[in-house]
Amino acid sequence: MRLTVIGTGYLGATHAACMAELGHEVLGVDADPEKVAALGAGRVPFHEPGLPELIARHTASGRLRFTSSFAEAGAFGEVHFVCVGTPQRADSGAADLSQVDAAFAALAAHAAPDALLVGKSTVPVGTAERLARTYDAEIAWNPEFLREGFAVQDTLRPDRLVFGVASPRAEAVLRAVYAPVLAAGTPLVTADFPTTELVKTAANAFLATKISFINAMAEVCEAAGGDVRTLAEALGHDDRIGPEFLRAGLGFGGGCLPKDIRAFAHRAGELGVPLRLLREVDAINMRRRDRVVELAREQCGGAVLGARITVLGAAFKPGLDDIRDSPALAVAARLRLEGADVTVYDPQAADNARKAFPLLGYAGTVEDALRGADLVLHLTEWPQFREIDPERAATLVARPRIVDGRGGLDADRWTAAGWRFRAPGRPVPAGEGQ
Ligand SMILES: NC(=O)C1=CN([C@@H]2O[C@H](COP(=O)(O)OP(=O)(O)OC[C@H]3O[C@@H](n4cnc5c(N)ncnc54)[C@H](O)[C@@H]3O)[C@@H](O)[C@H]2O)C=CC1
Ligand SMILES: O=C(O)[C@H]1O[C@H](OP(=O)(O)OP(=O)(O)OC[C@H]2O[C@@H](n3ccc(=O)[nH]c3=O)[C@H](O)[C@@H]2O)[C@H](O)[C@@H](O)[C@@H]1O
Repeated sequence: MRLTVIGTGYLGATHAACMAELGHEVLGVDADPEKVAALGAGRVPFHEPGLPELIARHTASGRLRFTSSFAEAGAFGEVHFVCVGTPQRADSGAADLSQVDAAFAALAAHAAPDALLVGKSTVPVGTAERLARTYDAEIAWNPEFLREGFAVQDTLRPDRLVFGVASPRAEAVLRAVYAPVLAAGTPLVTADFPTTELVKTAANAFLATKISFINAMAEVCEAAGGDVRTLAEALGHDDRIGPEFLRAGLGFGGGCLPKDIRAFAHRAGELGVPLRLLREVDAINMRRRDRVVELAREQCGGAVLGARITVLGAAFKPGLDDIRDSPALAVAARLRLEGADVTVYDPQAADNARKAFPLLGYAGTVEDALRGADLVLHLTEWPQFREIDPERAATLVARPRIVDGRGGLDADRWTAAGWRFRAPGRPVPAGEGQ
């Protein structure tokens, strides 16, 4: 089939490449000409495992092309997937739908009369019905559940597909697009527009709630002297709870969970449902950043003014160069504001971090970052940080003091090597004293 993908950011670039991999002819459309040029030359402007190979293969074969022209997209596509951004509005927690509205308006003006316009962006419930009322075109919604870092595999082998459709024809078209994925046994849920939009926002709200639940338990552990890591391990053995998304620490960031729970709470409020639960999920999450800043102050004897602090990690999670709403950088920037001399090391995200936070220092290697530090903060759990030898690291720093903001380090090893080790939600290691 001939598909277009409108908006070729993280979601759209992945979707376009994966649709080409499924055998479709794909035209990616983006308002940003630099992005169009880069992708057209087979270059992916962000780090995502497996994606550069797919883009290169399909741009080389001619099955995947990119353009800025909606006229070209309209003439080409039988099905148009809208993957533009839905960021948080500056004046409230609500989703900014201007990119979605602009994309649908442009498609309505250029698409063939029998083309199917499919929204993939995460939108507040009610958006699809509003667009369907506005335009004389058939609309469907097909939300996306991919995780950054696993985007290609999550698109080609998703846990489920959800089709929000208003006619048997729309469902048949989407079944044809995803035929190889469905043939592999992927569960399909077909629903009306409101349910479909809610599946997406509810999924992200549930994931955020699970993380904030375990972080709330971390707060109780801190007050009561318990260990949240052991607590999470024991909880996770219960099949009804499961071990995933129970990693306590610095909390969630990224381009989706924080903005999506705020947009959902805002939209629910408009519908007369307070959904205070999500406000609390957000508040618990933001308190985790405060807690790590507090632990940094404690480690420095009460204030960080003048302290040389090394921050390990800048990406919002390991495996990426994405720094959108990065908890690690939020903490680094706070400490810089409080007068610390902050040096960040991240294996992938340093360039993006440098552009967004030019006042922080950046090191090219872990060793350079550690050299002369008064305090080390572990804020994004890249696997290589677990490989750091605490004894060797102790010889590099000025003072062996560390805060494990992600709970991934072995407290006993670091303590045995002479480090003063602190972690949110965990007691002071035995044998260390204060
Ligand atoms: N990043 C992710 O892992 C996932 C994102 N989502 C949702 O997908 C949507 C897109 O997210 P991202 O890809 O992360 O955003 P992004 O900001 O990386 O990409 C959006 C792209 O759309 C382009 N664009 C904006 N307006 C346009 C227009 N009128 N015409 C053509 N192109 C236009 C921008 O230039 C940009 O390249 C959001 O609603 C997000 O919540 C859903 C699941 C996963
Ligand atoms: O709508 C979206 O865009 C996507 O948002 C999340 O995916 P993503 O933002 O890529 O990242 P996650 O793996 O969910 O991690 C989000 C944040 O939670 C944090 N996290 C995750 C798990 C955990 O146990 N504890 C924890 O603090 C991570 O460090 C990270 O900062 C969802 O997992 C995807 O299903 C969804 O499609």
